Amino acid sequence: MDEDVLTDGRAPGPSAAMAEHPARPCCLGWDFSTQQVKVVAVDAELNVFYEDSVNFDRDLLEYGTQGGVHVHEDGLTVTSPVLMWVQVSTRIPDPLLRPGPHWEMEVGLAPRQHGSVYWKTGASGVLTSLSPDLLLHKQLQACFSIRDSPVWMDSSTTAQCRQLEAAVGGAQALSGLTGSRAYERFTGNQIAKIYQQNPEAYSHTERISLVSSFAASLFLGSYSPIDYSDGSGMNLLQIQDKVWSQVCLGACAPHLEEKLGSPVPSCSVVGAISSYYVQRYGFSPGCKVVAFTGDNPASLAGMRLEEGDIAVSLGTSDTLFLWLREPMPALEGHIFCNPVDARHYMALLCFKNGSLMREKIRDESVCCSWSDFSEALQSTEMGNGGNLGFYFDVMEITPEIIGRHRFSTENHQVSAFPRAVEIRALIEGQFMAKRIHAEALGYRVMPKTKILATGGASHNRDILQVLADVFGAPVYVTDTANSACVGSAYRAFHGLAAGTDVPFSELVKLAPNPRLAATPTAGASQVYEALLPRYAKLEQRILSQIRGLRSECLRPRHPC
Ligand SMILES: Nc1ncnc2c1ncn2[C@@H]1O[C@H](COP(=O)(O)OP(=O)(O)O)[C@@H](O)[C@H]1O
Ligand SMILES: O=C(CO)[C@@H](O)[C@H](O)COP(=O)(O)O
Repeated sequence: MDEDVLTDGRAPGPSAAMAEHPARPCCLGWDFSTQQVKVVAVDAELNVFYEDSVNFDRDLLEYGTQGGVHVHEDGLTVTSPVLMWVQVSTRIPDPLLRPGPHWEMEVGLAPRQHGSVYWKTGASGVLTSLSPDLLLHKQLQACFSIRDSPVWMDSSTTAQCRQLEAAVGGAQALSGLTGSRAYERFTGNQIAKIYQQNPEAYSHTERISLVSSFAASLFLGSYSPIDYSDGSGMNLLQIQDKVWSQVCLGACAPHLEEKLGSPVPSCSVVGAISSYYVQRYGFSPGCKVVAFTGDNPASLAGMRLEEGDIAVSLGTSDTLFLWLREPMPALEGHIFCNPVDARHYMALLCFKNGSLMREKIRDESVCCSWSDFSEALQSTEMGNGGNLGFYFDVMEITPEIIGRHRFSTENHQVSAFPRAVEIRALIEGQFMAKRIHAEALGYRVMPKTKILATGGASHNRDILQVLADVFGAPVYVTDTANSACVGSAYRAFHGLAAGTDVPFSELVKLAPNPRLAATPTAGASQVYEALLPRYAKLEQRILSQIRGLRSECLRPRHPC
């Protein structure tokens, strides 16, 4: 993107462009993901005619992030500067700003989930009276009571999780109510920590947004409500009734309901674009903003997931999600309200050690080259000669394991593997874990199963081949790996059609079909049917070792 135009320059006002060209409808989809912001523009025929991205570490050096975040000294607290997100929200694709066809735009956006933003008392007044002559992040710099927003990678709220579960009658009871047992990154627990550790900042907070509703608020020029789907990642929303749970709110912090506002259906139009974007960047005043949601719900929309399919997103985190009719909340995984059909749900599993772990093993084994990484996968056999590995440099979410654990064919723990074996052990292990944990949620691979892959690593055909082999099912990709972005644009079209009863699937039926990227290799099912139970047993072995160590540490006179 052209920085001058995007950050400081002025776009032509709407009137000049409108006079010369008839309006052409389009939807902008954004993804504020962990490491970058991506944007796509989609026309009425659902063609993506513009795609771009800004990388936080590389393009916004002044914030000093690594992988888009700051990891604090305790190794558990992980935040991102809120002003970095404000700054990036004014990076509008420049073809849309230059004189030419006048785009009648709607906006949809999908950020990483669970992050929260704390608006200081009085911020609402600033937001509603922004001057188009000044930069947005300069005008909003005093508007946040917490400047470093906790993000999904944070795992510092274990104490608050236990308190919340105790308040509602246990982990299963909380899961039945909100779709998930208490998870450290879920927003209710993050809010509870802020209230407990920084009560003054909490009391000076007039509104708490998710990153999705925060970004929507920037485009609206007023506070946007939280949508049901992203709201399901907070441990606060009753996913069946779609209202805040009073017992959960009460267990987290006082006056929380008024700070959160009421949640809304994901396809709601939340208002018209703010005059700031109209006057400064030339958006049409008729441009509407559809409720923003999280990146995973948006990916479900972008991939046009159907019942029976399984989606695997290989981004910073690896996630796996399914369309569900009946929610069956359990002690592992999450149930969210479905972003495109209010009667249904989606199940999600999140694996924290995704792309960053693959990058580490790549850098250690093959000097930073994805093509050498691929060559290692090609040069090794399915099943890796019986060698299995677990690679969790940061505390994993599914399951809660940390460390690297390698096993020989005889299940003996070994300290290292040859380079190519290491790479295959990592990728096979990551996909075996996904299959095992999806099956624990009740998912079964059927003859008609399609795997839809997205995210940065879905560019790598050799990684997708291992995915197809481990699951014994074909893998499909879309032309853009940015399914969250495209999904937010599709959702914007859906939001506009809401009220007309057009189902989402009907609305996106013209979108390009996913392409077949890998089919299972002959003999794969025999290999992995033998390996999967071994992997599951070794996972249990590591978990009990870790639990044993933890209880040792808790015993008096045994400091660890
Ligand atoms: N050819 C490739 N093979 C494997 N991984 C890749 C390849 N290209 C990019 N990636 C991975 O994609 C990741 C970014 O994925 P992306 O979905 O854009 O992330 P996010 O949306 O979470 O910011 C990078 O961290 C990188 O490791
Ligand atoms: O925590 C979760 C889902 O529960 C993560 O999937 C985040 O939403 C991060 O997204 P990416 O930046 O990895 O796309």
